[in-house]
Amino acid sequence: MADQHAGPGPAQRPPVRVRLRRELSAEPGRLVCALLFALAATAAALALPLLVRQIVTDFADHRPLGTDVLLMCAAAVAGAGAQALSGFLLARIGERMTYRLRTRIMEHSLRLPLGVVRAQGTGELTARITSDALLLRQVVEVATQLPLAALTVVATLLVMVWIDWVLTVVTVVALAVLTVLVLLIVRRMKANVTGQQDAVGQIAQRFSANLDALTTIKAYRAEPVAARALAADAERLRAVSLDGARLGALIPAVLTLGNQFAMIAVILTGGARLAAGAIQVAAFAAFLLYLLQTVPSISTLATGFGRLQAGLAARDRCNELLALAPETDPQDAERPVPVPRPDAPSVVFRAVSFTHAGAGDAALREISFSTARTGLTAVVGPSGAGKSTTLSLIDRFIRPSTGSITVLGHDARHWPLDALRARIAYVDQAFTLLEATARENLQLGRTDRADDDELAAALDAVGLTEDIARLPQGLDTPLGRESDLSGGQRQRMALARALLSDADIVLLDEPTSQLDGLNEQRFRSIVTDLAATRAVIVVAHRLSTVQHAHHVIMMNQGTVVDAGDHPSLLERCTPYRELVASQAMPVR
Ligand SMILES: Nc1ncnc2c1ncn2[C@@H]1O[C@H](COP(=O)(O)OP(=O)(O)OP(=O)(O)O)[C@@H](O)[C@H]1O
Repeated sequence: MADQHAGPGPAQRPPVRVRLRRELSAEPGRLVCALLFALAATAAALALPLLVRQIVTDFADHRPLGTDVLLMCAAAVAGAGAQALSGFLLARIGERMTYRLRTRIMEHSLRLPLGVVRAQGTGELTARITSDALLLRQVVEVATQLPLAALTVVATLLVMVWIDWVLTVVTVVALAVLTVLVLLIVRRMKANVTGQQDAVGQIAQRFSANLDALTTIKAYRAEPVAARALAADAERLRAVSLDGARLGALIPAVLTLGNQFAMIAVILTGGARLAAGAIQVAAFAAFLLYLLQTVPSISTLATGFGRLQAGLAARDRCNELLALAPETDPQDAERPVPVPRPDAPSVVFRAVSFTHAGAGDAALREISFSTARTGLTAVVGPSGAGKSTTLSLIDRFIRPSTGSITVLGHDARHWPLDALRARIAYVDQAFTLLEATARENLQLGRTDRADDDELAAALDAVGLTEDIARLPQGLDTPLGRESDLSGGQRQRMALARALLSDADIVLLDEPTSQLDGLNEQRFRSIVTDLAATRAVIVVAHRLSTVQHAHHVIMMNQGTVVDAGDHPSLLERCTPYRELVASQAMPVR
């Protein structure tokens, strides 16, 4: 199972060259243009010292300077323009690449099985689309900078050899020492970047988990405890980032120092050669300008590989996430959508067992039951009996370890996931609302748009008409941030959503836990209406809400103890009788 979700290991990863080509192949036209502009900027930069040499020579020979100055200005302006255009195009390619990756990751994350998302953690997943996506953006920039920097260094050295080979040898020795030093620092920085990204993921994970649990944190005055744990994560991030910053700060210092040593060596050697008449002043000036120009390119070369590796490491983390198998089967697209069998039960469980990932004991052990095509089925039993797990299996949030489940006459595995869920409305214990308007929240289960009359009828049925009318923009009020609903109102919104859906089966997990007496009565009448034409399966702790159920499934410790209607279970099932008695309900 774990292997199925793992991304390719380092040994299986294609070489950097292949991976780069893959990253950069999306917009070849723009990339070539950006490279051509960058090439033009490099050519202009290479031409400038030669023009300087010409001007110095013309000064010495008292020749007019007009054309040279004009050429120099033109080269400077053209070089700057080409550099800007290249930068703009690269930024555009980088942003589009980041956009594509982000949207892929977000869509893929939404399609992962619930258990996998929980195991990954929301903060970790968020880090993929924030910090990792940003690191990846620099790949485009660096991947184009590197060949140009290499070209600049080689071309500059060739021109330097042409001007004076002795000075070039001195320069190469000085720059080689400088490059080795910078490479040593960059190697250590590579490991540091991975450490920083891990620390960012960890802090994002804990912070988002704490925000989700903010009510509990406040209620138990746990802010200091939570803040301490976050501060410890922040401290870990600070420490690892500081190491990186220290190493990073060394690079410009080493570069400056190396540059200065190279300069001193070249000036001393050049001075001696000037005195000996082996080189002209103009050529020496041009040589010094080339030397100054080489250092930034050497720096780009030395640091660029590290940045490239960091970007590709971020890409690896994103790839690992993208390699996690989505919950839909690959065959779903080819599978014909089954037509519900009219006379089949809505749901049949045959010897179904299930163990939650990481749990020692099975949550369900060989449970078998069936529910009628229409009517109300109540699933009852003590806490931890396996009721919610049973509902999750019907909607295929999880899959049975053994046994089979049939939905509307077809094996659940034969339903394409989308088609299966279109047949089922699910109201969970959290009565979750999306960050969207009240109208959008109500429409969630619909294949077509519900008109205002349908929405009004559903709101009226759950007693929410006035509550929604009171919202600042009525049905079009965005919910979830400033405007939110109470627990009971959310619960009723979730019921209205189920009412509006086209589903044949309605699963309700603890739908009355936050309803007052009046709304509980309303709930009963809604469920009666729903159950007239659909199968309604309700998990309920409060037996009063389900005692009119046509069918009751009594569960305990992962097994179905008994099933039947309320009176017959009262008659023959002691655990059910005890459950009823514990809720002070009449046993007859
Ligand atoms: N995500 C999970 N990971 C591990 N074990 C789980 C998970 N969810 C549930 N369980 C375990 O599976 C068993 C059945 O849980 P389930 O939530 O289905 O029971 P329930 O009857 O709905 O309980 P309750 O009435 O308290 O909601 C319990 O022992 C529970 O601890």
